[in-house]
Amino acid sequence: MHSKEQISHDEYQKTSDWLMSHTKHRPIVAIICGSGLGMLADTLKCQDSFDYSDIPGFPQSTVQGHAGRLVFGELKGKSCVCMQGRFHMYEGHSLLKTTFPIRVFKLMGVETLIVTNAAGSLADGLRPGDIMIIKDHINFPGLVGLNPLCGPNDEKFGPRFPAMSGCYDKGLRSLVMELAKQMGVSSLVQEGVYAMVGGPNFETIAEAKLLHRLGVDAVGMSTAPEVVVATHCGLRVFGLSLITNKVRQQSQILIVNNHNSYFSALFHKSVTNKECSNLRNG
Ligand SMILES: O=P(O)(O)O[C@H]1O[C@H](CO)[C@@H](O)[C@H]1O
Ligand SMILES: Nc1nc2[nH]cnc2c(=O)[nH]1
Repeated sequence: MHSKEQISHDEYQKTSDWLMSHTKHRPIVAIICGSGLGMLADTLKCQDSFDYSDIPGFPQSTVQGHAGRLVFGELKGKSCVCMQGRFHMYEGHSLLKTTFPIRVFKLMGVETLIVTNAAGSLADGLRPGDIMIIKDHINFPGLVGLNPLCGPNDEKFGPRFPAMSGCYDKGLRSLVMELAKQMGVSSLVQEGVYAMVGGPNFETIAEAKLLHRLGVDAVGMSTAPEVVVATHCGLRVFGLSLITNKVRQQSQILIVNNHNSYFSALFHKSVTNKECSNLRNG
C-alpha cells in the first residue's frame, strides 16, 4: 500500500530557495484556499504571484476552481502566502506531493498554517453558508495507512511518532469565535469535527449515516494530510470549513406526484420533521 516515493530535504529546500529569491515577502502565515475560496488571495496587498507550473518541484492543480497559483502579499500588515488551489489524493497525487507545499512553507519561515475547505454538513445545526471552525479531524485515509508521514522519517522536520491531539490550535479557535461575536456573525460560526474521505465520489446514504453516528460534523476530501504534515513540523494550525451542502442521510421517502402535493407537504409538516428537512436541503 505504501508508495516508495521519497522527497529529500534538499528538494523542499530548493523550492523554498527559489521562491525566496523571487519575492521580497517573508511570510509568517500560509493560507490554503479551499474549493471556491480562491478569492481570499485577492485581498492580499502588494502581491507577487507564481503559477504552480513555474515553481520548481511544485505539483500541478487539476481541479476546476483551483487556479494553481501561489500568491504572496500583505494582509493587515502581516506577510502571507496563499495557495490558490490545493492538491487532492483523488487527483492521483501521492500524499507526499499533496502536502509538498507545507514543508516548503516551513523552510520559508512560516509559523502558522490556515487551512480552508468546502465541506458537506452532517450536523443538524450546520447549514449551507455556515462556517465550521475545525476543532478536530478524523483522517479516514490516514487510519488505514494512507498517510504522508509513512516511509522514512526526516527528523529535521519532526519526530517519527508525532502527537495529533490538539493539532487545531485552541488559542486561535477561541480568538476567531470571539471575532465572530464582535462582527455580529456568531450565529453562522460554530466548532465541529471534520472528516476526510478519499473521494472523488460523494457519500452514499449508508456512508453518510455512518459518518453521522461517528460524530462527524462535516466531510470533505482534503485538509487532514496537510494538517498532519504541518503539525509534524511544528506549525500552528487553524482550520475552517465552508459548508456548501447538507449530506443526505435518508432516501427521499415522500413521494412527490406534483408540485402542489410537494409544497403542501412542506407547509403542513413541521420544519423540524426530518423527511421535509431532507427534501428542502437535499
Ligand atoms: O477540500 P476542498 O479542496 O475545499 O474541496 C472540496 O470540494 C470538492 C468537492 O466539491 C472536494 O475536493 C472537496 O474536498
Ligand atoms: N466528501 C464530500 N466532500 C464534499 N465537499 C463539499 N461537499 C462535500 C460532501 O458532501 N462530501
